[in-house]
Amino acid sequence: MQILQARDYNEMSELAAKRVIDQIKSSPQTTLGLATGATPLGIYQRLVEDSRKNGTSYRQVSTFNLDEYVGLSPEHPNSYRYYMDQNLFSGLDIDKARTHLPDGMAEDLEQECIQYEEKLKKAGGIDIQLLGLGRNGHIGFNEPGTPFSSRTHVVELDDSTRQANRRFFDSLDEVPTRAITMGIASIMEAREILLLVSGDKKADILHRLLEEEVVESLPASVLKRHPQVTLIAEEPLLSGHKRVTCP
Ligand SMILES: N[C@@H]1[C@@H](O)[C@H](O)[C@@H](COP(=O)(O)O)O[C@@H]1O
Repeated sequence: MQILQARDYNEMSELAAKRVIDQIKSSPQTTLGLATGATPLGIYQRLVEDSRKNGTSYRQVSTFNLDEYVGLSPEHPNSYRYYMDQNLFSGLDIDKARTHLPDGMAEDLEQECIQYEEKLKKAGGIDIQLLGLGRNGHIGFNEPGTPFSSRTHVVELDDSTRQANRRFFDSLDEVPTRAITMGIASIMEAREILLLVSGDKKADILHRLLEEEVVESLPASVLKRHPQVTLIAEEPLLSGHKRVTCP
């Protein structure tokens, strides 16, 4: 795991956005794996700005998001499809048909998971995957204890995750109890992964990630087994840690 220290949120966003933009310029047919939550907003803002200013084109880019809430329609302001449309896709020349999120409204959720994996495979896999870090160590919505062998599946969200995401909703009752998420094995197949960590609330979990063994009770720890992961974190969160280099 390569570790990049960023001075602050802006620099973290800048470094990650630059990596994505460089990739798209050198390979216009890139497939991106995308995340939601507060962390990647600065990156998306920069991608949109760069596209407007410098004309970077996303016409041939495909995207796959990590996850979606079960029961929220694309028009629901808290659905991840809505988030992606608002914060990224509407600002780019991307072909909407090439943007993929699991369908949380699907009648047959199990079938939806299988189809999502098939689409991912057909697209040739993910070139760069953006990842945030849940406060309990989840990646996507793979909660602690999720098998590392998991593929796209339906999850029951942990209470702590619902509490953490409550800030985006009017009340806790409105936070869905289930989601569809790409599995850990699906995420690990990405050719390159950028893990972004920002904010005081992530200090404890980042400390655990850097110090603990690779265990299923800490889903993000699996990333230490991936050959091409870059952790970009704000400097204060990294101070006092030995640099981690893992196979
Ligand atoms: N499913 C998402 C994750 O993909 C995200 O990484 C995490 C952290 O979110 P934030 O960036 O808001 O801290 O929250 C959600 O639970």
